[in-house]
This record gives sequence, C-alpha cells and structure tokens, in this order.
Amino acid sequence: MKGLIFDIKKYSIHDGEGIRTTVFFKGCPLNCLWCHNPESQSFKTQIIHYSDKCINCKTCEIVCKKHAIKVIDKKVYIDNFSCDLCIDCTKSCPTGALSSIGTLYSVDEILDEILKDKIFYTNGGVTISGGEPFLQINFLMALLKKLKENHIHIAIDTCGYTKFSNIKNAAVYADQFLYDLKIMDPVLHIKYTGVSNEIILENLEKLSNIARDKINIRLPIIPTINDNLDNLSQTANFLKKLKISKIDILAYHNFMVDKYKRLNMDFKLKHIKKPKDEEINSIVNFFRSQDFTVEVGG
Ligand SMILES: C[S@@+](CC[C@H](N)C(=O)[O-])C[C@H]1O[C@@H](n2cnc3c(N)ncnc32)[C@H](O)[C@@H]1O
Ligand code: SF4
Ligand code: SF4
Ligand code: SF4
Repeated sequence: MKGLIFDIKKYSIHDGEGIRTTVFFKGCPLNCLWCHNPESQSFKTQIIHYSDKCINCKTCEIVCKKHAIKVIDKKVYIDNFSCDLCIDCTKSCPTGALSSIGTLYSVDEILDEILKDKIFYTNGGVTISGGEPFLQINFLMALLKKLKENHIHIAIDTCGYTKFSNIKNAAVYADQFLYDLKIMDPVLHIKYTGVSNEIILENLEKLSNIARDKINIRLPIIPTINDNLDNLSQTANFLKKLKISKIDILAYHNFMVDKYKRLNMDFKLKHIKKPKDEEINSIVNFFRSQDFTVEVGG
C-alpha cells in the first residue's frame, strides 16, 4: 500500500507542540478559496512550472510522447486531456523549471524519513496534515500504527470532513487533533469551501465525547469572510457547549498566491488583505474573555 504525499517538512514549529516533522497528504474534499496549499487539493500528481527558471529550450516538448506540452515565451501549456502524468517532462527539464507534485510512499519509506529526526522529538513529534489526511484512510491508519509502535507523538491536522468511524479509529493512536472550524453558517461554508459543515460539526461533537483533551481547535481568520462577530460568537457558543477550551488563531496570509499561478489555478481572493495585528488581538481577547485558552499560530 502506498500513500500520495506532496511534502515532508522537517523542523516545523507551527503544526502542533514542539519541533515536528509534518507529512502532507495529497487530496482534499474541500477547496477553501483561501487555501495556502492549493497543490494539496487534487488527489493526483500535478505538474508545476516556474517560468522564472525556464530557458525556453523546449526539451519538455520533445520528450513528451503524448505531445501534451507546449512552451510559448517561457509559459507552459499542458493539455490535461492528453497528458498521462508520466512526468518525463519534469525529469528532462535542465533547469528545474518543471517539477511534479505528489509522490507515492510506502509506510516504511515515510517512517525511515521520520526516524532520521527522532532525536528532536522529545517535545515534539509528527503532524499529519495536507490536504486532508482522512482522505487516504487505510494508509493513514497504517502510518499511525507504525508511529505509535515507535513512541512518536502524533498530531492530525484535519478539516473534519470524513466518516466519524475514521476519526474514532484514528483517535486510538493520535495524541492531538488540530481540528479546523472555518465558518459556522452552513450556506456560507458551502460558498467558500465547496461543502456543508454539517458533518464537520457533528464529528467534532462526537470526538469531544471520546477525546476532548486531545482537541485543539484551529480558527483561520479570513477578513470579511469569517471574522465577523456573528461567526465568532457562534463558534464560541458551539465550543462552550462541547466544553472544548483550546483554540489556535491562524491569521490569514497570502504567501501562496504565486503557487496558484504556477499550478494554473484561479485565486479568487485577490481583494482580501491579511488581518491587522489589532484585529487578531481583539479576536484573541474576545475568546480569552470567555475563558478559552488561546494561542496565535500554534
Ligand atoms: C492547509 S490545512 C490542511 C489540514 C486540513 N485540510 C484543514 O484545513 O484543517 C492546514 C491549516 O492551514 C490553514 N490555512 C489554510 N490556508 C490558510 C491561509 N491562507 N492563511 C492562514 N491559514 C491557512 C487551515 O485553516 C488549516 O488550519
Ligand atoms: S507528464 Fe508526461 S504526458 Fe504529461 S506533459 Fe509531461 S511528458 Fe507529457
Ligand atoms: S524543458 Fe524546462 S526550461 Fe526547457 S522549455 Fe521546458 S520547462 Fe522550460
Ligand atoms: S480543507 Fe485544508 S487543505 Fe483542504 S482546501 Fe481547505 S485549507 Fe486547504
């Protein structure tokens, strides 16, 4: 069994407690308009092009057996219908302007990578993120078991959109869930993420009944979309009802805009600016004043 992974990031300090290795699973059932990992959304290998590295040599065109790639003025056009993702073009590119995203790994291959850094895991561990880890449930479960056998602290970074039985099974091994709440209104949730939040909220309630202490809620703050008092109050009330107290506030950033261009994906939130520090502070105070334990980042 193999899993489709798009990155393994070492020495991360933003994906849970301590120093961590984060394994990014490819594929996601949501497509949040602000997603900073657009390369994670498709459950397929993808070709990315860095035009600043392209020398217009057209080697990629020559090696492509399917005649699926064209280069015009250092811009690459791929006919997705003809392309079979053989990645010959990326291997032949002399400058690294073309590269592929998404590699198949066995559990043992990932474990080997992770164990190289075990010495750093005294306060940290491994975070499984993505994309959505629960989309590759069999691979996820096999990896969790191996990590536990090796006494590694495990965090799962999830949007919660999966069958509850998957979350319940993972909770046997996971030490921490970094569980996102994006928007409380179901209609707006569909508008901005592509799916309803009904299952996400139901799953959080069920998880709180079996593993409340393992839950850290993550609230990405996206100006004009979910930073209004109505959404924040609904979030606070829901969490109080479930007796969940730990919240990480993630301020929206747009470092990923160029990635959308390179992947030929449309970025629809160009008009949105990152929130000011004062706004984030007032959101932190809003939750702290209601006895939540709040961190920024996390
Ligand atoms: C890329 S997601 C992967 C895990 C899972 N799919 C989820 O959404 O929780 C990891 C975290 O990044 C956050 N995130 C995504 N795009 C962001 C952005 N533009 N600015 C700040 N945080 C962002 C998400 O809210 C989530 O907490
Ligand atoms: S991945 Fe293969 S088929 Fe697709 S454009 Fe590159 S060489 Fe051609
Ligand atoms: S092989 Fe690489 S450098 Fe040459 S045209 Fe294709 S993308 Fe550009
Ligand atoms: S759920 Fe996570 S990975 Fe999926 S699109 Fe949203 S932010 Fe990106």
